[in-house]
Amino acid sequence: MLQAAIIGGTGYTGVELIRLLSSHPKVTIKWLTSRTEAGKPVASIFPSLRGISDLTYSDLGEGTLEALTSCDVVFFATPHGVAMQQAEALVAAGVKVIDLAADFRLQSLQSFEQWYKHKHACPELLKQAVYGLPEISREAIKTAKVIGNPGCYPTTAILGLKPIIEAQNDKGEAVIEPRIIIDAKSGVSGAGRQAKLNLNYAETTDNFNAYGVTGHRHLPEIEQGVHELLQSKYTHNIRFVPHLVPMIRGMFTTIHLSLTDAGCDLDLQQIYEQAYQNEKFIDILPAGEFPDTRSVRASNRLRIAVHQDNDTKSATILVVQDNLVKGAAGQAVQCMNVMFGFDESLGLNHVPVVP
Ligand SMILES: NC(=O)C1=CN([C@@H]2O[C@H](COP(=O)(O)OP(=O)(O)OC[C@H]3O[C@@H](n4cnc5c(N)ncnc54)[C@H](OP(=O)(O)O)[C@@H]3O)[C@@H](O)[C@H]2O)C=CC1
Ligand SMILES: CC(=O)N[C@@H](CCC(=O)OP(=O)(O)O)C(=O)O
Repeated sequence: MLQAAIIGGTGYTGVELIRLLSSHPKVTIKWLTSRTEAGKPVASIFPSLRGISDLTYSDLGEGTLEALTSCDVVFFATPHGVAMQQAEALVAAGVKVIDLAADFRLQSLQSFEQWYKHKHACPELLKQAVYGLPEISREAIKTAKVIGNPGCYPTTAILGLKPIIEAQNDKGEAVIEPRIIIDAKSGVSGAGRQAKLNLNYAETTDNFNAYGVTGHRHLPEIEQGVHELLQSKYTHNIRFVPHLVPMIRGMFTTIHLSLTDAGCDLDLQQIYEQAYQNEKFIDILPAGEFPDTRSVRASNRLRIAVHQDNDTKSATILVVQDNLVKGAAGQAVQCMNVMFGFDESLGLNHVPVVP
């Protein structure tokens, strides 16, 4: 059995990792950390895990490195800036690191430091890190030592754009106009479990707001993903506006594209179906259908609908995911499966919850 550690086991993505790994046949959680709940059984904080997990939280303190180097893989479900403090020593000890935060997502050190206002603790390791989106970089993930698990919004945006951008590369001419508009909505769990005034019940319920309009830190991550797909052939101007919606889990991302004449010649429905035909976690809905967030709730699935309108020379790509699963913990487990040569869906076969 693979020995895993979860750093930050009291947060929403940490507890989601416990839920997913509890049904993984090849992994045991050896260490589960919390600074605030150390010594308490996980089931006393999360009763949903009674009878499922008998783990107790530890604050490893001074013994952190020694404890973690006895594991095969360490998940950091912590705020930005935590994983990079320990990653180098773990990698040197042969331990694989999967960071759910942003320490290893942006390849550009300058961009990381500009957006996250942190000095990077291990710029050399950042160069070796792999962006953990298996549908894009599966081969690199297989041999990666450090994974920068994608942000939730970028997962929907990059996977929603991949087929049309690759079609453009294949056609050798632009099929979309340079401006890409990404209009995304997230459930409140996307902001984590810690108390904040703007996240309390009275502020979020029966309310709906945009934020980060002039610049959200996921914009450079989306740009990085799109530019990699484009193989630097075209320049695109990306507008990204996130919103907070009054639901707990779930993300709905609408991507607006203007098609060129060459783009109108394409059958986008067929292109998307072909592009993802071998991907277990991506479902392209039949033409004319609309996805909803409930259809992916608590599952690692991402559902996409493609609406092409040649009269207005436009395409609208609708993408839904559970922000805590495909948008975070599920994706991390999927990456772990790829890294250790397991079937990619181990521990990830949950059926979406309805209602
Ligand atoms: N929520 C989401 O939908 C998504 C989140 N992410 C990213 O995943 C990471 C975790 O997110 P989420 O679970 O929502 O966050 P939470 O705020 O819910 O949880 C954070 C966890 O980190 C622990 N922690 C905080 N500071 C430290 C520290 N300095 N050292 C060690 N542990 C610490 C906390 O535990 P304690 O205080 O008990 O030690 C807690 O368990 C974040 O970087 C987030 O940006 C990525 C994609 C989606
Ligand atoms: C609703 C909400 O607040 N969402 C978070 C993004 C969650 C996520 O993916 O975050 P990281 O890049 O921080 O890992 C936000 O916009 O800050």
